[in-house]
Formats: sequence, C-alpha cells, structure tokens
Amino acid sequence: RPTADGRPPLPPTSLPTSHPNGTLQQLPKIIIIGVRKGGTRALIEMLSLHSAVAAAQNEVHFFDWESHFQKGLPWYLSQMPYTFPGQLTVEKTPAYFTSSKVPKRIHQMDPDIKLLLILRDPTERVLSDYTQVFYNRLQKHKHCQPIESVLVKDGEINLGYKALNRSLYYVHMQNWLQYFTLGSIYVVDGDELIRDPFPEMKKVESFLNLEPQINTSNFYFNKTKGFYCLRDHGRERCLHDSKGRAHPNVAPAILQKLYQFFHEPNQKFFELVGRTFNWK
Ligand SMILES: Nc1ncnc2c1ncn2[C@@H]1O[C@H](COP(=O)(O)OS(=O)(=O)O)[C@@H](OP(=O)(O)O)[C@H]1O
Repeated sequence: RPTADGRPPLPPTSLPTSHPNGTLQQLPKIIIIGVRKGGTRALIEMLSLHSAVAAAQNEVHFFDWESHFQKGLPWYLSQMPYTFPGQLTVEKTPAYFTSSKVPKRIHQMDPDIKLLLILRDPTERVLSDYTQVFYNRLQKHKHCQPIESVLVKDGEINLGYKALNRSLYYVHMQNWLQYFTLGSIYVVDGDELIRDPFPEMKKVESFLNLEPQINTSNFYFNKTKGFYCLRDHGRERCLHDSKGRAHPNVAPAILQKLYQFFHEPNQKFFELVGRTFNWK
C-alpha cells in the first residue's frame, strides 16, 4: 500500500516472490524509458538475447499511470518475470521518458538503476508517431486526419500537435537529469539500431557491464520486412508487423520546415548529453 504521502512503500527486495524451481520475481535493474516509437521493442527483444537478462512481456506503465502507481511496489514486482537470482530484469514503457513525474519516482525506487533511452531522428519519430495513431484510429473505424493538416496550422508548424512535443528531447531530458547523472542513462542511437543493430547492442552490453555474449549471428537482414530480425538458439523471428510500417509521404517543403523546427532543440539536447547524433 502507498504511504500517507502517496509514495510507494520501500522496495520489497527482502521478500522476493519465489518459485519452487529456484526462480523469483525481481524489481528491474534496467528500465527502457523511451522514447515512444524510438525502437524500444527492438531494443528489449535484442537485449533479451543475453542470457543474463529477463524482460517483462508487456509495457508496465507503473510510474506514469496513477492507477498502477497507487498499487505500490508489490504490484510492480508482481508484473515481473520469474528469473534466476543472477539475472537482471528489464522492463520498457516508452511513455516514461516524456512524463515529468516519472524520474523522481524511479529514483525513489532505486537511485542506482540503469536507464536506457533509445532516440531516433525527431522528425522521423513524429512521422512514426502519426502512423501509429493513424492505424489505431483506422482499426476503430475513426476518422484520420491527413498528416499535413496536423503538422501545419495557418502555414506554420502546429505547435499544438502533441507528437512534436515528444520529439523535443532536451525538454524531457532536463527532467531526468535532475535525478540521474549521465552515467546512469545510456542513449541508444535508434537510427543506428535499425541500420546495423550489432554494434549498437555491443555498446548497450558494455554500458550494462554484461559479459559480451550477443554476436553478429544473432541478427540477419530480412529483405521482405526491410529490417533486421533476430536469431536466438537457431530460432528466427522478426518484430510484429506493427513495427516498421511505411510512413506517409510529406511535401518536401513541410519536411524542411520540420527539420528547421527541430534544429535548435536538437543542439540543446546534444549539449545536455555531450554527444551528437546524425539527425537531419
Ligand atoms: N529490427 C527492427 N524491426 C522492426 N522495427 C524496428 C527494428 N529496429 C527498430 N525498429 C523501429 O522501431 C520502431 C517502433 O518503435 P517502438 O517499439 O519504440 O514503438 S512503441 O513506442 O513501442 O509503439 C519502428 O518504427 P516504424 O518504422 O515507424 O514502425 C521501427 O522503425
């Protein structure tokens, strides 16, 4: 139960839920905090190739949804997979990155936790975000607005469009840096993870101090899908069809406006993290 001030009780790490075969549920030592449409599913699946890592199946939304957070850490723990004692549990909830209350809450649970943030070109991320919403609405037989009418209002970039805000990475990163140092947050290059996942995953392995285990034969390019897929103990699998969907065509002039719009916020992000990315 939450304490009187709304905070969850202390982590029940001394009371692990154990299973007869020696496995137990453990709180995550690694969280993939976002960004939405950054490649979070690919990252968690690729990380799961490592035998020391065990991933929660679903997005848990513990720190960002009040209805879940109020249930406290025992509930959060109950969402975790059964693992062997030496294994590290990881969960991914892409919405954490852009939710301002989340950094403090995660820090309260575990100030030493390792955070992974996967980002991609902010403009591409907006198009991916739009595409996701488009398909969700289509499924529900709801009306879908054409991309240009959400991106532009009165001839200018529509600042009211939520997806644009999610791509203002520096704004959200500032919130995280109030609670965590850069040593605790590794920024994965989502564009590189698409282009060539192996080198990117080696960097992730090294940040997490994992014994090097992931290797090139874990990945193969699937021409039909147009993306890398995974090979795990001889079993081959690609991500779900909802990952890697075609994005809408946007008039070059509008795309140019978007690139310009993100130019300054991107520079601010690079300064914050002391690193640059190949964003347009
Ligand atoms: N190997 C591989 N296979 C398929 N897709 C890949 C892969 N690596 C990265 N990606 C990119 O992941 C994008 C989806 O990101 P997320 O999983 O973070 O989306 S979500 O926020 O959880 O809905 C998804 O975005 P879209 O291309 O817009 O569908 C992909 O570009």
